[in-house]
Amino acid sequence: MKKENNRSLRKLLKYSKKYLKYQKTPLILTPLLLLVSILSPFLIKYLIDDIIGNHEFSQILPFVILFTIVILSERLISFIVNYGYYKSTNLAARDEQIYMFKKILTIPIKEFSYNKIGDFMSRVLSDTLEVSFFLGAGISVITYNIIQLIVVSLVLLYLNWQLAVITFIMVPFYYFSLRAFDKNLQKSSELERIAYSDLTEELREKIEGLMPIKSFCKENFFSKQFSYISWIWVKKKNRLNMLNQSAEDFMSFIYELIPVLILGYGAYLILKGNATLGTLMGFYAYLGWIFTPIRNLSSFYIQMQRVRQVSERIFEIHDFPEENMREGKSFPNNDYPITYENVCFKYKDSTVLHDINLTIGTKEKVAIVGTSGAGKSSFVNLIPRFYEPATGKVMINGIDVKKYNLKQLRKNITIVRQDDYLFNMTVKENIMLDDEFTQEEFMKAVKKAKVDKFIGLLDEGYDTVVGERGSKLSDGQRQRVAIARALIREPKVLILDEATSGVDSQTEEEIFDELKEYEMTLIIISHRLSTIRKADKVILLKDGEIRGEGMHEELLKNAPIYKEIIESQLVV
Ligand SMILES: Nc1ncnc2c1ncn2[C@@H]1O[C@H](COP(=O)(O)OP(=O)(O)OP(=O)(O)O)[C@@H](O)[C@H]1O
Repeated sequence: MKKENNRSLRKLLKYSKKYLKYQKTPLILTPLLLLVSILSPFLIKYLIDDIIGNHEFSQILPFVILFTIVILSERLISFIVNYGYYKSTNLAARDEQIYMFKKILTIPIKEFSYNKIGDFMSRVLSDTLEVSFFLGAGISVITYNIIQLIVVSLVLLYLNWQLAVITFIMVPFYYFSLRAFDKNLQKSSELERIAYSDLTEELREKIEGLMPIKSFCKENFFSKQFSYISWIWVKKKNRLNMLNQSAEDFMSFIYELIPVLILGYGAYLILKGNATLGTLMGFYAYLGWIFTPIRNLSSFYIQMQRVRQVSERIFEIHDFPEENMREGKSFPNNDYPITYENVCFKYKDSTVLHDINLTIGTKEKVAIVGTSGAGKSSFVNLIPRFYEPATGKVMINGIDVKKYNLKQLRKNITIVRQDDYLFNMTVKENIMLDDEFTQEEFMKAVKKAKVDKFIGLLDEGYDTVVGERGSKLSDGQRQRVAIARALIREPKVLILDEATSGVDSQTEEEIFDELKEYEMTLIIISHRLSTIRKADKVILLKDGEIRGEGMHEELLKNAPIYKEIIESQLVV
């Protein structure tokens, strides 16, 4: 366990080097700060032993001016140094958040089935903040404090070695007390993190599920759930704070005890004639300086346990597998038949698709029909590699889809889903998604997707902001915008996964008539007979197996299950 802890701290330390670039100013100024801070005990000693001791009235004013300049310089440099560290901490947090966001965009979709989205959010937003000080200032602050500790120890030894020895004897108490708190702090910190991430996930899920909560008047039920999970977090957080505070107060006790011992022993030395009052006062004034780095280092040490755990959570995101978008074959220009060869697929343990063998020809119009949960969406998700088959291959033009450049594959194969996501931007921005299209291309896409049929109803037409997830549009309107977004890019293969379920039958028919004009392979998952009838081929899926393939009429005649599904499920 200890070895593992050290390993993750070393990893974090190594990683934090990347943020040294933000710490240049404080790094340059800290030696100066150290130098200025050393002057004060000598000035006090000089005041008591030389000015007061020798009745040098004329030296009092220069002394006051000099001391003021020293203190002022110290504060000024300290301000620049500390602000520099805050700045580098914030910049490190920002960089880390951007890095993690970009990383999340490269993680394969399947990973999101096994991990909670709220947990991702809490890692990006709060965990980065917790480690940001360590990343943005950690190495420099630790180094500075260690150097300060050494310098101050030398000065104390120089002032009076006996008093210095008493001070040094107390230092191990600090260390061992910290060790005593360490184990509990680690455990408590881990439990608090888990509880907080559960709370974030709970909040995200319930806000997203606001509609069913309101429709079934379940506000109280879900508020109770939220308050229960929030209560669990508060309990963990209270315990963590209690341990943190006990650690801090115990340290403070030792911190406050030492000056008492020093004053007592110092008085003894003066009375014995082994020290001057100036030395004792200088020593006393400077004593705080040895505890500043010790306190800093010890509170850093306590924080490090937290930082270590949080950084592990951050590194877990860093270490997630990435989709390789750069390498691979170009997508074929003319022939791109899709072939499934002995394809089996499972999400985790349960197999969803069994031994699928099938070819969809270039520019063929295919309808996929099946009962709910038959595996239709899973089937099409394999083509642009949102998921990978457990066994067998999905091929395009005889080449495994894994061999194609993923970016090209996804640009050429587009899936539009029933609940495709619209961003909180205008209708036009949702369609363009920052790509360059001419006004004609834009108008063609919105016309073919029948967005033009309803756009006049919106206050600002194509410049209407659609709200979060497109909440200001109806289901059918949202779906048509999503179809336009796909059509404008003219993919070679267009997959509509119940993408027109919210559109009325007549508009749906019109959309499909328009789609026929495009030179593309069309795969449609639909429950509408009017659509299915128009397909060149119908594929019947049941319980993850292909139970029939052919023209609608053929299947009606030859496949009794097909007839059953058509009669029981389909909308005419
Ligand atoms: N992300 C997932 N993780 C685990 N299991 C999943 C996931 N998505 C779907 N499944 C399971 O896989 C099976 C097939 O689901 P799929 O969505 O492919 O069916 P479908 O035919 O498209 O259904 P529907 O017509 O209801 O949309 C279902 O039993 C479902 O529970």
